[in-house]
Amino acid sequence: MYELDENIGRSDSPDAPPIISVQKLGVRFRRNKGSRRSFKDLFSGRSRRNRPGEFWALRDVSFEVRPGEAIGVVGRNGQGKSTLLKLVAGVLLPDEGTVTVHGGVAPLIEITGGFVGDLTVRDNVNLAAGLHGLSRQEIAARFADIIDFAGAEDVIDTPFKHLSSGMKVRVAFSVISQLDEPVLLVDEVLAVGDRAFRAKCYRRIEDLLAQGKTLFLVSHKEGDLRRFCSRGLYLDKGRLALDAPIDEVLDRYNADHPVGG
Ligand SMILES: Nc1ncnc2c1ncn2[C@@H]1O[C@H](COP(=O)(O)OP(=O)(O)OP(=O)(O)O)[C@@H](O)[C@H]1O
Repeated sequence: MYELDENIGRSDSPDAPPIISVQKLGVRFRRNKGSRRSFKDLFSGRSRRNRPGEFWALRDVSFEVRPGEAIGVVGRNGQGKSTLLKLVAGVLLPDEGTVTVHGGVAPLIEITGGFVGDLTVRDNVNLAAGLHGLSRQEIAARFADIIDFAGAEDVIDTPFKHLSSGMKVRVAFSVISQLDEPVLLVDEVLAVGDRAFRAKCYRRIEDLLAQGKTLFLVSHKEGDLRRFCSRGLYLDKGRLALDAPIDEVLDRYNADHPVGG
């Protein structure tokens, strides 16, 4: 179950109610999309639990996040980090458990997520900002800043699908970071940007954290995780192996998976 409650106000106090609450979360995928259930399976009375080729990408994951926390999600490739962000964003629904988010979420999780390839940059900016609750006037007031931050002046009327992958991320980050949503989700997509743009994004993220926004950051870069995050969630085989201060989480992760080990 996914629940979005926009009515709860923001508070930065440690006793504030959680802005995100995840309880016994589980999601499963089919390993091989081609392996359909056979006709016989349908009538064999086998429960959904036993579907062939299915696996739990996340299971029994529970945690709460206070407003203003910055959380780093770590784990090897394929351990469920992006899946967790998609569940918090509400673009994927859980098979088990609940995700409750008190306030809107600004997700920078899949470059194309929310952006329409055939529409121009201008239309996509208007659409994405509108979908996240900004009025026409608010969008108009922020439009120039969004384009300027992305350095997208020359491609305003270009279809989004014709942008370079770096420019897609620039536009997406620029819009997402100008929304008023209290929760910001960022996964590895930023790695596509060039160094100067990444540095700009990092300064913007710092500003947003200073404003009291809540951040989820998925990264394989230890420096970034230590720079922005105070708390870490370590996912291993779809389970929450450790929920602790970021330094402790990274120490454990490094001990479990030494470089070259
Ligand atoms: N839509 C899907 N259908 C089937 N399997 C999926 C789907 N999405 C993700 N998976 C699988 O679920 C597991 C978790 O994937 P996820 O992308 O969350 O991992 P990750 O920890 O973010 O990995 P990485 O560090 O490589 O980005 C992987 O085995 C992946 O192949």
